[in-house]
Amino acid sequence: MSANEKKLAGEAAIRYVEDGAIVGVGTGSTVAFFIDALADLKDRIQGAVSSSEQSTAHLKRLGIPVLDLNATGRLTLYVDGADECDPHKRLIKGGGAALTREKIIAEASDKFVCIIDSSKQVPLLGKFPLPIEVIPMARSLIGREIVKRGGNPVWRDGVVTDNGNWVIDVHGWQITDPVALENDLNQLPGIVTVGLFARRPANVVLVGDKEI
Ligand SMILES: O=C(CO)[C@H](O)[C@H](O)COP(=O)(O)O
Repeated sequence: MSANEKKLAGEAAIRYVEDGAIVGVGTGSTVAFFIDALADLKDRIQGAVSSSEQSTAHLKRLGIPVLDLNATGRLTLYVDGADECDPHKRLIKGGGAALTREKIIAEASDKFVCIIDSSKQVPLLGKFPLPIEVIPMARSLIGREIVKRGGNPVWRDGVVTDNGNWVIDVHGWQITDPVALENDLNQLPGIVTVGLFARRPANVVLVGDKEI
């Protein structure tokens, strides 16, 4: 992991921000560099839609208006980090437990610019444990479904998401068909969000300041 590459990536994403835009903003240490850089443009944008209480606090602290996605309609740009990224720009996200709002904003955006350091690039997704946000009463049910599928579910004990839910991290999956796994898990009652971004991958990936 390289903090310098994260900073370069966060700052490089600024070139995708157009005058007058409402910018979708993800969560995490890489995005924090993007928010810092976005503050310099705050008089040229309408504001941001935030994916977490953490990013909302950061945006507001720097004087960037935080807008409600219900009022903005579709966004032209979403900028967020990732925990893993494969060669098809499919991602694992949710290390910061913000996956649900992140996935909503990604879906509502025309362009998803993903900002990472080179340690996040992998040939196959799954070395990073796959985060799944679950309704608390379904934790054991979902755990058993994961075991049936060959995964090792670990409850992220003590973590409550911004939506009041819990997170299970799935270890031991080598994800050869991310779209199929995402679709399969999306069918299970009690799962709120799977941290696989395969149906809706990133459009652009910046590794440091280099677009791949
Ligand atoms: O998905 C996320 C939060 O839910 C983050 O984008 C992901 O965890 C990467 O974080 P960082 O930029 O701190 O490495």
